[in-house]
Amino acid sequence: FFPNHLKIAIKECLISSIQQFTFVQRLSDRFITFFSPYVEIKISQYDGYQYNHAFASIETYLGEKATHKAKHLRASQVKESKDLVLKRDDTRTRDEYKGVNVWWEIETDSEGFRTYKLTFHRRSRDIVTDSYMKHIFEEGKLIDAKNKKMKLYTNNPSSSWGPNKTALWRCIDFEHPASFDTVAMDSKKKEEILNDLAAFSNGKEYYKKIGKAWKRGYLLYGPPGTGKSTMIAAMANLLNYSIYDVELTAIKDNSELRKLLIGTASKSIIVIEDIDCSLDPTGQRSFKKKKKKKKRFLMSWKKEKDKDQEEGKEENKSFVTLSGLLNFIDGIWSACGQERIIVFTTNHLAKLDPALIRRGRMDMHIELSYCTFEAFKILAKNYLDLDTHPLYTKIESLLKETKIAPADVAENLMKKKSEIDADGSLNDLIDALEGKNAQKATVDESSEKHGIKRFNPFRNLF
Ligand SMILES: Nc1ncnc2c1ncn2[C@@H]1O[C@H](COP(=O)(O)OP(=O)(O)OP(=O)(O)O)[C@@H](O)[C@H]1O
Ligand SMILES: [Mg+2]
Repeated sequence: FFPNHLKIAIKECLISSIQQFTFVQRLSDRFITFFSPYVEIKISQYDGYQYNHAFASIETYLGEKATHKAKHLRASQVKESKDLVLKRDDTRTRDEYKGVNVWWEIETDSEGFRTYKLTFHRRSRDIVTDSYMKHIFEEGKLIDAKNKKMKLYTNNPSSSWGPNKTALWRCIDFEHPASFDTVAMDSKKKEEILNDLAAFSNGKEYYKKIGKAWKRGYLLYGPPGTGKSTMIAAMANLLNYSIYDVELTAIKDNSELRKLLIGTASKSIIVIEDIDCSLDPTGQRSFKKKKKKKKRFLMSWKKEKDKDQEEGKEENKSFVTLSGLLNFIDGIWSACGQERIIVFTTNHLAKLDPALIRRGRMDMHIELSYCTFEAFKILAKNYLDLDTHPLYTKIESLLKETKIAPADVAENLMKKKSEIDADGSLNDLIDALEGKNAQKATVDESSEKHGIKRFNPFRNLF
């Protein structure tokens, strides 16, 4: 209907008016901002992959503030034994600090990222940026420490991380009853560990002074059922730290491992269980030095890996290598955040690459071993509330001759009826030690030989 040149002219005219409009709008925005007496600061939930701890402190602080005035509240119970915690649930909050008014607003973008926007008058810029922000972070931390819910995290497979990387970890509340009082082990060793943990958790200034990252590594080793996982739970309860249980088989490569570990919060214990079974053996540094037999094993492992890749099954295997892990421990680990503990566990210390266990990498090596008489007495106190018993002498001499894991002792001491029957339980234990309960002993021996894992208290919670 219109001639072509007219159509083009109309189109150009439209484009130029849109451009002019946007230009005018931009100009007017700048104009308003320039003359507006208000200043805005934005604090996002994530800074790249890393969680922004400032965001968490603000959220806690605002959540807790002036709940008696708020119209929208959220209630939660931090621990069963504690009272309900009420939090504000408004998207806009006004706050007052040393006579200065500020306004907080929460925004959520299309990807689900949240950002806090703080608005205040520019004449209060100094007081807000210097002391108000500091006040919020400190208050937030204090409230967090008071109400802290311990969490147990486990990593999601990278296929379900999502575009905004907020789903690296999934978590549940951590409520494990283990404590150092109930861990059965040599009392001297226990005290040494307790002192080490106390020195670590109170060591902020000390670590700063000596120029070392505020981190500590523990290697727990020993046969199945000797209390390695229980000790990790006891450590978490003692320090009020959350646990990140790293499932290496769900991690495809070293770079995924890095992203995951950088995404952990401070005041946490990062756990890698059964480190000897979890690493990609083709990436071990000492590969060249290994004997023929080991080479043959690696070749078959490689073949299997290639086959899995062809069949699209590679997501079931982890290609995290020892060097990847070492790089992390030595490098990024020191640079990312503070106040973290890393724990490796293994049933076979001898199978570990010396590079992994050399001093300086894992700060403390803790052996958890078969049940001694001293450990038995702790278990008997826990399970039967006994301090002594005529059968103790017999049990003491039997324990010297027999290797039995504390888990098996504990199982024999568990009450089997509604009432505790100390005599019955101790006799059951004596039977087990004398080999009358032979079936149990063989099951455990074979599970150790074939690397069969017993109940994992962390993973079984999911
Ligand atoms: N030293 C111990 N003190 C107290 N309880 C223990 C101890 N060792 C084992 N137990 C009991 O046995 C159960 C299994 O122990 P745990 O899972 O901690 O063993 P583990 O060393 O982690 O074994 P694995 O090598 O198979 O992972 C625990 O639930 C706990 O009740
Ligand atoms: Mg374990």
